[in-house]
Amino acid sequence: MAKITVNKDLASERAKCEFNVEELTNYLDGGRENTARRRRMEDKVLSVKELRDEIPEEYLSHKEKYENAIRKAVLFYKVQKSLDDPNQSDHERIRNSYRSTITSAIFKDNSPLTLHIVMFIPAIIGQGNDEQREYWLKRAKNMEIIGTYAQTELGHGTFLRGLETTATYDPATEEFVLHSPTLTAYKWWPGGLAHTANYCVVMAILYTKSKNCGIQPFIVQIRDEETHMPLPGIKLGEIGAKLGYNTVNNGFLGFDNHRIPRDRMLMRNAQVSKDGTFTAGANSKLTYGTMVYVRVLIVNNMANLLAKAVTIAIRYSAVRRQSKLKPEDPEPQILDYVTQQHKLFIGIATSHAYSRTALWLWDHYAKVTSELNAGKLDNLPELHSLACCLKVLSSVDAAVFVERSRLACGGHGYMLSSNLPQTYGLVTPASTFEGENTVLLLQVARSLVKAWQQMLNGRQLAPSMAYLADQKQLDRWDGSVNGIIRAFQKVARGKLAFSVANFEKYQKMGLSREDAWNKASVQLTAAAESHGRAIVVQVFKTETDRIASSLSPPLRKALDQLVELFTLYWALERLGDLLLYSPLSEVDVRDMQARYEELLEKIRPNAVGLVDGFDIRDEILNSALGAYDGRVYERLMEEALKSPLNAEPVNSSFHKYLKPFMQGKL
Ligand SMILES: CCCCCCCC/C=C\CCCCCCCCCCC/C=C/C(=O)SCCNC(=O)CCNC(=O)[C@H](O)C(C)(C)COP(=O)(O)OP(=O)(O)OC[C@H]1O[C@@H](n2cnc3c(N)ncnc32)[C@H](O)[C@@H]1OP(=O)(O)O
Ligand SMILES: Cc1cc2nc3c(=O)[nH]c(=O)nc-3n(C[C@H](O)[C@H](O)[C@H](O)COP(=O)(O)OP(=O)(O)OC[C@H]3O[C@@H](n4cnc5c(N)ncnc54)[C@H](O)[C@@H]3O)c2cc1C
Repeated sequence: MAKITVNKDLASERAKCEFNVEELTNYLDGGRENTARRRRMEDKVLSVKELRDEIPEEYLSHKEKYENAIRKAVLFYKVQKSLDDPNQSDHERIRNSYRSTITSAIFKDNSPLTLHIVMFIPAIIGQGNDEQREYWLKRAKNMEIIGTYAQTELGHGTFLRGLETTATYDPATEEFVLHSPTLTAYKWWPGGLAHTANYCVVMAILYTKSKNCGIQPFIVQIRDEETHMPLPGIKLGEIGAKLGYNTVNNGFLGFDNHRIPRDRMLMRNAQVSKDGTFTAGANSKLTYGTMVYVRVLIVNNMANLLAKAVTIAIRYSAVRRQSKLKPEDPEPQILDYVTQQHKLFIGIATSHAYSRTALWLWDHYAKVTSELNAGKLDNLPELHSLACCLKVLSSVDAAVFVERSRLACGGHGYMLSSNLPQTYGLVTPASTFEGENTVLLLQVARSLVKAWQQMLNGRQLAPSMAYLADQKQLDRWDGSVNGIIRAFQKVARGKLAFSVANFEKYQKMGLSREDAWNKASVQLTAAAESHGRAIVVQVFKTETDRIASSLSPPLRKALDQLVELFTLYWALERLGDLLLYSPLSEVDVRDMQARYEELLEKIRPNAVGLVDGFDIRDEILNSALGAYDGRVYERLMEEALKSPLNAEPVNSSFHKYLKPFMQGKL
């Protein structure tokens, strides 16, 4: 194997690291065997030369990008399938792959098969009855059919009860008639819908016996299995170029009285019998289950994407030298600027916080799902609220800290060859998809207001909201991490109390419940956000304490520093709230600021070790700035030379336009 020459600054950073990087990687992977298994899988995928791009994706046309993505998606699927352990349950398979970022080595802008894996198959699992699962899952898992999840319409994404696509049952033929009555009823957005999928799960308003029976899922064939031509009565296309996700093939779909057999309604929850009788499910919101599942996955995805961005930015900051700290000294590494540490170390801590939270949430999701399967629905509302608030916080924080990582790389962060703009393109839509963030915070607020009323009635609250019933004053600020967590809970409680009081006040003033809710909604969403912050900080601390207790002292210390940094960062960001709702004094604030700066200093020697610990290979980072060897300038030049404009010394436009223009002939 060729010896790699590592940039000397990066090499000396690695020599400074106080803990064993491999131990950190094993900790993140959940054990040495998991690290080994992940690496074996990466080795195998990366050994397939055809999965690599010869021409950087960014220089392809829109159409070429899609065709290239499909070529790689098919090959990637086959390689992954060959590595699959058939003895793993779906739950284990997902849990064991939570650290897998290998998809990024193949697609800078995501795969056109994403929705098949992430939503189509889960929708069949969650919404199909046993017979339907038996038939459709086999076909979907073997990739005999490719599907997507078609819910959003041109006119409605958030408000599902406002969807316009209808599925009207015709008992004479035992068929549903799918129809898009208006332009705004067209399905719009589903990934893979344009040219990839031949089936999809369509969410439509069911009408039977002339009654609206709410939104129900239908499995609908949209293209011929042989020719791939759209079926009669189906209008399909692609929605066009976007900020990111350009290889995901998002599409539109319209129905012109398209008929499907009765057994294509996914009938795990609600059913329509042959004569058109509708039987409702135990809870109509079980139909929204696929979204809850993906919201849970998104938390983990955000942690992984942020780990990528901050790895790039930290390594670059160790290599990059700029300006002067002291006139007599050489230019320092930009990582020595405390402002740079402030921009980036929080990204490392945040990735850890959400990967811990994601695992905790996934286990909670699995527990509640098995209860739901046994007909016990009690914990569904709390799961919905948790999935909403953690999806919101993880997507907002990831977008902010990925963008901050990009800005921290100066001009070079703007280059596509840094892979930071594309990473931002992958995180920012998560604030919109699977439930627009404000809307989801309002769902959380709704559950909090309900909990508040339950508390006033002396009823027990769901565990994640139990702190609301803690009436004790926080009479002393002790500044410890646990003390700050309690203060965050007090903030959430105080903001909720304030928004409930306003909501009630507006109603007493004569506003309808809905108008009062709308008027109080800025405060309500703020309370929901604070509730989420309290949960993340607490889960990060307790899960780290629980899992890291067996680690070596130096690594344990480094992880504790991340937990403390995360806690202090948010305490300082939310000073106004803490001053309002906790006994924080000016002296305490100054103390926290000083501790925060000390922490930056303590983390500084470990910064490169911490991102090396994420163990994200160069092929996955796909970045001229973030590669392990730190050959930043050489790689930037190598990538620049791949620009098609550099293939010839004079471009033909010179002769055609510039020269005649400059000579006054045009
Ligand atoms: C660590 C482990 C993880 C491992 C992961 C590794 C695995 C590797 C595998 C794969 C890689 C993973 C990659 C991750 C993902 C990245 C790619 C993602 C691609 C995503 C593409 C995007 C797809 C989409 O966007 S699909 C469309 C999504 N659309 C939405 O989300 C619409 C949002 N709107 C709504 O949900 C609803 O309209 C609403 C909730 C806002 C309002 O609904 P409505 O009916 O009006 O209800 P409302 O009156 O407000 O409330 C009534 C009561 O119902 C309760 N409720 C609402 N929703 C739910 C629910 N879902 N569940 C339970 N209960 C619900 C609500 O609280 C009310 O209750 P109350 O008691 O009456 O107050
Ligand atoms: C990259 C990407 C991939 C996607 N993939 C899919 C897919 O595969 N399948 C699919 O079905 N969909 C998909 N979507 C669609 C996505 O789910 C919707 O965009 C999302 O649910 C938001 O709906 P909307 O676009 O209609 O926004 P809107 O609901 O119109 O939101 C616009 C604004 O109105 C505000 N607003 C709306 N309702 C309220 C309210 N009740 N209270 C306060 N404010 C409100 C919002 O906060 C926001 O500021 C995808 C979207 C993106 C960006």
